[in-house]
Amino acid sequence: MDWRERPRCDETPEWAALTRLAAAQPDFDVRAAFARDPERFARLSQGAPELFADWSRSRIDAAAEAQLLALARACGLEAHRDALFAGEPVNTTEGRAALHPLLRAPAVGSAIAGWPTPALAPLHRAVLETLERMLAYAEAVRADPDMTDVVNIGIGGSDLGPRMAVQALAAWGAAGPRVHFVSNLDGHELAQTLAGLAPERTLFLVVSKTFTTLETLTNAHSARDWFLAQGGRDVARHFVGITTAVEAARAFGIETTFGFWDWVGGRYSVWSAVGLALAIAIGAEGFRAFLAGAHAMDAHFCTAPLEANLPARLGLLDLWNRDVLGFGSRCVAPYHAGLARLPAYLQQLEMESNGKRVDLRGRALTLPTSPVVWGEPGTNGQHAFFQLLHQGTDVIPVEFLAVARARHGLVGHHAGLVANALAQARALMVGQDDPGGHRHFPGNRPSSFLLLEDLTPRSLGALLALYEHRVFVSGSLWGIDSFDQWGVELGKALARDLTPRLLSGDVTGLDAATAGLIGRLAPFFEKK
Ligand SMILES: O=P(O)(O)OC[C@H]1O[C@H](O)[C@H](O)[C@@H](O)[C@@H]1O
Repeated sequence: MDWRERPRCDETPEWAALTRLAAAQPDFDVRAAFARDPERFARLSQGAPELFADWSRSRIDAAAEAQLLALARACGLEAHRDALFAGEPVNTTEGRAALHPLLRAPAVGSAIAGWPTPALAPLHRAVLETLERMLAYAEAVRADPDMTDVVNIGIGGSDLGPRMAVQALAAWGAAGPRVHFVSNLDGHELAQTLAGLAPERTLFLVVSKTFTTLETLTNAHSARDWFLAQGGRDVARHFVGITTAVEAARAFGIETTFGFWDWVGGRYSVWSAVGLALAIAIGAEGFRAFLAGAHAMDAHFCTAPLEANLPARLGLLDLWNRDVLGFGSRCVAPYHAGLARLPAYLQQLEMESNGKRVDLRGRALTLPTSPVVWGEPGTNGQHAFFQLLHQGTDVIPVEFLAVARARHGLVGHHAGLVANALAQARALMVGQDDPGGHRHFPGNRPSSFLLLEDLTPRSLGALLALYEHRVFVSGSLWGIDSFDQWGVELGKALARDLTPRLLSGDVTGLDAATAGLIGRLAPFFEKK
């Protein structure tokens, strides 16, 4: 099937069959399903590179999964996946490829036979050249005793990936400089970060795909002003640019730049030079392992039959939860303090990719798309919002994530941590009877469980690639463009209009609410 001619999932007979299947068991109970089928855990779980996933506590059974796989085939998922890897312009609204897997394709020994294709060879060479240059630079920074602090200035995809990964892989970062992240336009963040730094010992990474993002340019200008005001010399040595708009970075005064390409979406860019902060934190070898883990997952996604293909099976589960069962949100609960920023990273990955209301042809969708993704690390979340997950009126699938091995030497923590993840998933499912009501847990609340043996650069790479492909799978069946983000533009344009109005107090033509608030705020912004 030509990937451009694929039907939308709700236009297929397989979709109708799927909804009939669901309608036939409106009161699906996971506990009863386990009792009926001793093989349920084995059927609804599987291994993949670097991790193991179990979704047997979801409100799904093997028959529904088989129908979902038939739906995926009817929707040309495999052709669409192959088009993604072939560098076809799958980002149709921008006329671009989405070739982030190429960023982790090894120089030799690709695990995907015949890929990268000869047609991709020039791009692959450019990727490898930049990678080598960036890793050599990262090693030089790590070896420079005078460079004690690195500040990554970027936002969205130019912040969330490296920020999350540096924190997750802190155990690998001991030998490197301290790495800080500044993203917010709120000057408090930059001011607080700069307060503890010395200009001659600080390296600023200005990361922006477009090099037009207001927050990043404002922070970069303020950082340079601070650097000069503090007596810093040699801006060229202390400011590095990572961007697809190398000329714009030069115009800012940055000499050292690392480029990437318009076919790398911001939220898919941690594998490119956008990951420089991570490479500085964990070193070249660690960064190569991070890429290798992702490549292993790419190979799995490309080659495993759909029945044993983890991104496909989880992406289809997501579609089932959202569109058949109607769950509007998913909680992500990583039981690892280092993964504290994983929910925020996944919010951009999933909600910016699949929070869409029209299909590739611009027609309004009839099915709901991306759920709201949110979460906090465990066990913290248990003491905050798990009350609602267990006893609230909404059913919210929870995705638990646990790591078998701990990297600290403290006794008495890790078994308790992992047991808590297991206990929460079990409590959600089994529930508890209480005729009095307040201590009643209805149970049958769905969850999935991802298990890593260890949190390493390689396993983190595989985990993130799993999520990327899973988001692609549901987006593919919805028939949307998972690689654009037009929905962020209107607010940016309006902010450009409102900034001078805060200073002038001019509310001409504004809606009454905005005008009313500007009336209250303008006195604080009057030009001095
Ligand atoms: O890297 P930049 O061009 O500065 O963009 C930073 C971020 O801002 C945009 O508005 C998009 O919402 C994000 O997808 C992007 O990652």
